[in-house]
Amino acid sequence: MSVPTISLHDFDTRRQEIIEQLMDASTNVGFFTLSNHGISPEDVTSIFQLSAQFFALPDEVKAKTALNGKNAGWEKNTQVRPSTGTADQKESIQLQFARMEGLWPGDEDLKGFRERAERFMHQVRDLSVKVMECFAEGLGLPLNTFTEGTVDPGVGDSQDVLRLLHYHSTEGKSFGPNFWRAGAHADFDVLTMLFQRDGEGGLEVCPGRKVVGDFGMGQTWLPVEARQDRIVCNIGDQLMRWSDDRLKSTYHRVRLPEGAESQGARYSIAFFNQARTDSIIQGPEKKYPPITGGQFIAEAMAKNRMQSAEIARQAAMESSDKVASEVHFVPQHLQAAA
Ligand SMILES: O=C(O)CCC(=O)C(=O)O
Ligand SMILES: [Fe+2]
Repeated sequence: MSVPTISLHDFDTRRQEIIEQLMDASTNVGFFTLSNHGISPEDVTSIFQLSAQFFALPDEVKAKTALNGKNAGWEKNTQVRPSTGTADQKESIQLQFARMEGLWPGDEDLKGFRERAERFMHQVRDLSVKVMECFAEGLGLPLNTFTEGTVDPGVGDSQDVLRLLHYHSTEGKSFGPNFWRAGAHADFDVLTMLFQRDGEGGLEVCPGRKVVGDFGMGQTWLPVEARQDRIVCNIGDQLMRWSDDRLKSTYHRVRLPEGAESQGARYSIAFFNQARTDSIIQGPEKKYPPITGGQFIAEAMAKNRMQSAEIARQAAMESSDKVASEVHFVPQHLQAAA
């Protein structure tokens, strides 16, 4: 098994073939990469430049727009994954179409940040809509099911998130056995689109999850090649439920550099298409009861908290000293985005 690449060239004339490929990849692996997707190399380079400029600012400046409890803002080394109990070795800033009062880095610190970020968010969202329409058609649902379910019609209830990520250089550093750039997790959203830079690898995916929301993982981790000209896409838990578990939301992680690999920094950019707060998520076969986008996130966070508590309990049984230094609960505000 490997992560397939799907080309979107001549999208309109090849639509049926593309739908088949998307359905095949998403029912088997849950991950695929898109080539010839229509977002220009210059635009991708430009958003990575913006990201690097932002993360190069002093922490005191970035902290002016610190994470706010609603999946917007900057954080550093604070996201603890329930699967690991350790904090991801990274910093990130999450940006949304709505609820951003006081959270856009100002022109005095990084000129034009908001305009450039929002322009890119719209570009990725437009591409996501095309792909989500293919999924609706592939599943036999009305064409606008996921787009109406995720795209704000002008009332300010979008929950989409663009997340710029900076995994620090590991040069000269050493880490304990359970440290990751991003610990294993499945995303909570409908569809994630991830941009990577050439050669900045480490992303691995683990197909094999059967039922939405479970913590079960398969045995085999597949590497995803880091190429700036392709977009890595994955199905999130919301679409897994919306498809009655047909499309798989797959566990993934980013490992630290190993052996002779470059110890340099890694930058990536993820766009999470999320169900709007009041959208109803339910599949054509009604395998699960209807749930709103808002409730879905709340339930997923509660499950994460329970798993974190279980990790803490087990660690406490193994060593009462270790627990204080190594195990942290996932702060509620950090759990919602993927
Ligand atoms: O940086 C990456 O390659 C993956 C990031 C990720 O999985 C996430 O933020 O949900
Ligand atoms: Fe993720």
